[in-house]
Amino acid sequence: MSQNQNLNRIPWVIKYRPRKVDDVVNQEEAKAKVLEWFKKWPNTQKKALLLYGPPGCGKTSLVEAIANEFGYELIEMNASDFRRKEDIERIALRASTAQSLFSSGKNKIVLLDEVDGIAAKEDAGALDAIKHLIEVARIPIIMTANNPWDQKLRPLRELAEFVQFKKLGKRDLMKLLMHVCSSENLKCDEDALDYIIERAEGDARAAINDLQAVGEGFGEVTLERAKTLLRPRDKERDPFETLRTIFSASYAWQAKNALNQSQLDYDQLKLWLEENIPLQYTNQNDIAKAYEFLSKADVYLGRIVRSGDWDLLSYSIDLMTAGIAVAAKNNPKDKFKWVKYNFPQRLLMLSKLKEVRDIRDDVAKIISQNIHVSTSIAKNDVIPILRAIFSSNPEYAARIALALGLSEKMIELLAGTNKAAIISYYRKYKEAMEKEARARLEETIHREKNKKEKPKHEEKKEKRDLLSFSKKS
Ligand SMILES: Nc1ncnc2c1ncn2[C@@H]1O[C@H](COP(=O)(O)OP(=O)(O)OP(=O)(O)O)[C@@H](O)[C@H]1O
Repeated sequence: MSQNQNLNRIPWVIKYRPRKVDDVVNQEEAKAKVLEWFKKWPNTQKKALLLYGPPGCGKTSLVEAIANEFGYELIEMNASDFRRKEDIERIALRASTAQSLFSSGKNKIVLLDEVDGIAAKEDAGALDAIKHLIEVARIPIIMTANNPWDQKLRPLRELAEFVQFKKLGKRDLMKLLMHVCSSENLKCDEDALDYIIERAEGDARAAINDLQAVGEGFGEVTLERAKTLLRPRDKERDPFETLRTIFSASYAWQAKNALNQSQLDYDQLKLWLEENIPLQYTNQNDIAKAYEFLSKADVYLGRIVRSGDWDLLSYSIDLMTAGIAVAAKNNPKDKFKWVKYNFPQRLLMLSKLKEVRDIRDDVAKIISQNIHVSTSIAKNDVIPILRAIFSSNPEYAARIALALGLSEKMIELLAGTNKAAIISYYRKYKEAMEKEARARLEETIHREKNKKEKPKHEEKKEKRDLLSFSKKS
């Protein structure tokens, strides 16, 4: 498959998502509850539904299938879209005006995906707005979440019926994968599918994505290729994988998801992108566009710091993820190019600078104790003098270093280009000093030993003298 085709590919999780309720595999109990609730709506006990269960088990798929099969229009929003209270209020307003909602002639459903993705601090107000939306809406509101026990979701319990979705079993996943294999005309080894299913841990999205990664364009799925192409699945993606996912994303949500699943936070991601954009993209205009998005993202981050307005975070993240993914307009092939990413130089420099600062502070402390000045005088006045001495007279510098008890790292800080010469003197003198100290120690031990033995000696001599004296007398 050429890379251009690759760019236009449809993710199989979208291509094969259930169109009808029956296509949703093995969630019979949940399906029955949800359909029952729909039948009764608006005369249901609770006005909203919250579908919960592990990732990729069919929560969103079921709502989409219902909408598709029964002719509802779906107003779908993800946690990152309804972070802002105003977004929810906007829907609430529309939801409370029946006319505008039913004007298209189609009934509507509002689907708020991943409500547990609302962060308690950053998205304060969003949950109140959701509650308000449920209260005023004249259309079904359905939410999804992974963790129903999340404290944040507590207030929703009074308003929404909670419906459990089960983790999909191996047999369910096998059925789904076999269906994709036959629709794609893929020859699939069963042990390769077993391997993919094992890794997926009940997550159909993960399994289908892996199958696509291993099989698309190859015509077959073998265990060997699966093992080569699929890296062990970490709970969190490392920075390299995060970058790869963002650059190669064909959809905004894929790029945004990459940050949710990453070990990086948005500040670190900014530095990683800054370093690696010119490695991934080669076209000058694409690079310029990507940096433009990144600098706008940075402007928003700056505003958040100044104003404390966390609503801006979602804009910044969109620019850093989806923005970067769409920047490769002129040379879209670059998106899929394998690149060896660099660790951000700025991060390296910052950590080196911190190390240098720590060493300088230690030197200042030693000087201040030895010559009785404050550490700030040591830093600002004495260290520059030492630097001058160290750069002009290596031998003398080594003696000072030994007298002050500086370590080799401290010498490196003061030495400049004379580092090697000073350290060589330093080691030579240090060895001589240690030898001398050892000799002195041995001498002292010897002396002490003699001191202890002398009295016995003398005692015997005294005895002998006394005996000979008594004999004589
Ligand atoms: N029970 C299922 N039957 C058929 N396909 C499924 C099922 N569960 C998941 N899938 C497949 O996995 C993809 C992702 O599923 P879906 O979006 O419904 O997961 P989810 O439970 O809402 O997960 P999340 O909590 O991560 O949003 C779907 O597009 C579909 O292809």
